[in-house]
Amino acid sequence: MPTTNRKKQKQGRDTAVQGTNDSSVVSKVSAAAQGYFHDIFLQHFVCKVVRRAPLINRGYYVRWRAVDHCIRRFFQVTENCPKRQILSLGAGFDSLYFRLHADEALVRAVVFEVDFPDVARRKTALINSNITLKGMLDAHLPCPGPVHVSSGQYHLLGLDVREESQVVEALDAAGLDWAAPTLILSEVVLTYMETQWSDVVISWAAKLLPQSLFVMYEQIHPDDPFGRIMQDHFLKLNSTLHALRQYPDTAAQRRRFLDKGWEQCVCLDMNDFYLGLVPEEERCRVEVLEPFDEYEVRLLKCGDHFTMRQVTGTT
Ligand SMILES: C[S@@+](CC[C@H](N)C(=O)[O-])C[C@H]1O[C@@H](n2cnc3c(N)ncnc32)[C@H](O)[C@@H]1O
Repeated sequence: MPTTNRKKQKQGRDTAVQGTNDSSVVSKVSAAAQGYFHDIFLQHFVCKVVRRAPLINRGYYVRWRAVDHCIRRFFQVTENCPKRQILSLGAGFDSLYFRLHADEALVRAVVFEVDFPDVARRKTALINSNITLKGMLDAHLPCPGPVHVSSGQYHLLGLDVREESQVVEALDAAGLDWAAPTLILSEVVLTYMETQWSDVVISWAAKLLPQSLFVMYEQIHPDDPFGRIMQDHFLKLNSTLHALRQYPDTAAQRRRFLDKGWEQCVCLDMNDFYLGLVPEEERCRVEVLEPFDEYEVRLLKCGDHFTMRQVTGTT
C-alpha cells in the first residue's frame, strides 16, 4: 500500500480512537448521575447527560472504583514522601485532578495528563470556559508547544504517547521529576495501539521512572460471550482492541509487564476486585440502584468483562 494511504489510514484510526474518549466520559457521567459514585466535575466535560443501560453503568462503576482504589493506595504508601506524581497517559476528559483537588487529596502531589493534541486542546477549551474548573487552577498564561495547561499541581500535554522522545522532552519541560514516586495510569488506552507500541510505552515507563507504579485497566478474555460482543463493537468503531490477542488473560499480562522491565506485577479481573475489595455494604448499595433485565443478568454472569488488570510494578 502506498505510504500516503497508510498515513491516511493511521490518521483515521487515531481519530476514531480519540472518539472513544467522548463515549467514555458520557458513560462515566451517566454512572455518576445514577449515584454509583460521586463526581461533580465530570458533567462539565459533556454537552448533556445521557442515561446508559444499567449494565454499562455498573461496569463503569467498577472501573472507576478500581482506579480510585489504586490511587488512594498510592497516596497511602507515599504519604511520607516529599513529592508524589500521577502521570495519566491517554487521560481524555477524565476529571481526576479536579476530583482529587476538591477532596484535598493532592498533598505534595502533581498530576500530569497526556492525550493526543486535539483531545488536549478540547479539554483545555472546556476548562478555560468553565468558571468552576478554571477556578481550581492557578492563574496561567497560554503555554507554548505541547503543554496546554500548566498550573501548580496540574499539567495537561497534547502528545502521542507512542512518540517516546517527544513525550520525555515535553514532560521534562512541564517539570516532571523522573526520580519522584509516580503512579502511571493508563485507563483503557494502551489496548488501542498495536502491541509493538504499547509494549514500548510499558518499557520506557519502567526505564525512566525508577520509583513508579503502573496501573493499567483494560479488557481481557476476548473469547467469552461478552468478549465477542465487545470486540465486534470496537471493530465497528474502527478502534480495534489490539492487546486482546497477544495478552488475553491475567497470566499473559503479568508476563508482559515482567518482561518489559517491571519488578513485580499484580493482575486482577474485575469480578475478583468487586467481590474481594469492594465492601459488602457498598455492593449492596450499588446493586439496588437500578434493576437489571434478564439479558443483562445473563451477560453479567457469563464472563468477567469487567476485567481489570491492575498492573503494579516497581523497577
Ligand atoms: C477510552 S478513552 C479513555 C480516557 C480516560 N483514560 C478515561 O478512562 O476516562 C482512550 C483515550 O486514550 C487516548 N489515546 C489513545 N491512544 C493514544 C496515544 N497514542 N497518545 C495519546 N493518547 C492516546 C485517546 O485519545 C482517548 O482519550
